[in-house]
Amino acid sequence: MVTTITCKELEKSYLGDGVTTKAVQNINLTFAKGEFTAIIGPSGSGKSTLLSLLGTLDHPTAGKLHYDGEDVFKRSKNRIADFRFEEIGFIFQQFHLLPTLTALENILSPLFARKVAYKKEQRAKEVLEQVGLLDKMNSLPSQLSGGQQQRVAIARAIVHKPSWLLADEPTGNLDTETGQLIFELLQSLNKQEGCGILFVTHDPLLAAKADRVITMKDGLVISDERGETI
Ligand SMILES: Nc1ncnc2c1ncn2[C@@H]1O[C@H](COP(=O)(O)OP(=O)(O)OP(=O)(O)O)[C@@H](O)[C@H]1O
Repeated sequence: MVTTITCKELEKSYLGDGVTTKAVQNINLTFAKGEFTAIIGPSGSGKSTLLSLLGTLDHPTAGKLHYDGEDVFKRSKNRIADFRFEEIGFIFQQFHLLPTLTALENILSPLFARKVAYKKEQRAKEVLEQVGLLDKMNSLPSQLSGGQQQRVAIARAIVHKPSWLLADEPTGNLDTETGQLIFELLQSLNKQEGCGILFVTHDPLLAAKADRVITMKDGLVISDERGETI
């Protein structure tokens, strides 16, 4: 179980039309499991890129990412994928549920072809209950509201018992009240399961409720609010 994620001089740049864009640069951060961190900043400031790098969905162009002191990107591609499965759950703004699968089947989907120590269907029902949607287990995504779809997506993100939840604008497609409820659900998962949460948002009011607020601008971290300003 990974308890600390550290990045050192992390950088991701893109080359297009002969011009290099540094989506993120000079990122030096440490995250402790159990902490609820919000990442905030204007559009294009690098929040999603940083989250993808921290979650190993994307490779940096420079710098290092350490999980409990181990250089993650030194592992083989398959081992990185296994490690991601064991440690991380992802939640996205667009939910990304499979439209032809029921809520229960969507939640079971990450476990497909994986050997786990628990009964898969029982576990899927347990997380559906945790997000308050056991009665909707046979519903298709199209039969659910936006907030309910995001709850299913959260259940899918936690079904494999990850240590970390990485959420990219999970409330971005929801009205304020529903967004607040989703935020509270993530807060309770943080408290009950001890999941480290990295929460990208545009909403300063939601961000202010996190334990820690990291602000990005032009690919740089410009403040890290737990006291110190960088
Ligand atoms: N695949 C890509 N190819 C080229 N440039 C990219 C790519 N992905 C991101 N960028 C650039 O990197 C910068 C950071 O993008 P990123 O999506 O991380 O920002 P963001 O803060 O998450 O924005 P938003 O709040 O709008 O989602 C932007 O200038 C963007 O155009």
